[in-house]
Amino acid sequence: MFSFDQIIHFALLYSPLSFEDISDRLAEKHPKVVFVLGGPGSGKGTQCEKIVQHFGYTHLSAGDLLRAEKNSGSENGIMIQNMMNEGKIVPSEVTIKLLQKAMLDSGNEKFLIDGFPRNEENRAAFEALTKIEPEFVLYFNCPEKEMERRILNRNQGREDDNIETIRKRFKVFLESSLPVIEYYKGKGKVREIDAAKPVEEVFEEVKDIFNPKVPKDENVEGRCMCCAIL
Ligand SMILES: Nc1ncnc2c1ncn2[C@@H]1O[C@H](COP(=O)(O)OP(=O)(O)O)[C@@H](O)[C@H]1O
Ligand SMILES: Nc1ccn([C@@H]2O[C@H](COP(=O)(O)OP(=O)(O)O)[C@@H](O)[C@H]2O)c(=O)n1
Ligand SMILES: [Mg+2]
Repeated sequence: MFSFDQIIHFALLYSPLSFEDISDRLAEKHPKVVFVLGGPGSGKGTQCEKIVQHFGYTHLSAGDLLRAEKNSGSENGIMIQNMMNEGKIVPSEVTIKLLQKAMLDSGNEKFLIDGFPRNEENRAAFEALTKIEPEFVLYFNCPEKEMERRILNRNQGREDDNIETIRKRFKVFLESSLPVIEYYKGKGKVREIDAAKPVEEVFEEVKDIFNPKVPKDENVEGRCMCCAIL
């Protein structure tokens, strides 16, 4: 029949559950969250796909969830489309509800949340509503010229991948998203990566973050028994 997660999904879709109800159900899963941040075109989605394959996370792209919501003909569809075409940030409660539903739906408890939080409102609202604190924040740092080049070659048919909207998105990233990264830097949570390198080289750095190497002198193997015991 239906799994527990499917039942929760139907309940969320067809009954007006409050944020508190959804948050309580989510809290029971004790989710482990990594925020994946970086400018538009820095390679967040590309690297998330690889992390999913290697480390068993579920990838939730805030942008993809908003695009799906827009295409579903929801009452928020026109508003989302207008905001995206202007490179503006959609009100937090819309995005957070989509993220929470997707988390409950997934059957997993390890999540890469890509492209969120993108401003201070996103960050504070997520913290207040879900009480979830990220394990760490992966920050893909990439020069603007390279991000622009990548987006103009992306070919995913996205309406916002045009030069006028790209410039607006860069401005929003500098003014609204970078302060969020600074906030998490202050908490010692940011793992910054040079994202200008080729995909595989970037992923080598990413792997070391998810799978830290044991430093040689802490590796007991290879030492004589008396040193190992000491
Ligand atoms: N390290 C890289 N070097 C060159 N091109 C890349 C790299 N990472 C991603 N790309 C390409 O750049 C474009 C944007 O990548 P994407 O993962 O969609 O970025 P984001 O999600 O941060 O906007 C895609 O066409 C992707 O194939
Ligand atoms: N937290 C978020 C994430 C995306 N968005 C909207 O979705 C658009 C595309 O986001 P995206 O993450 O798919 O874009 P990329 O950084 O992947 O190019 C943004 O420019 C915003 O308009 C939002 O409003 N709030
Ligand atoms: Mg993306």
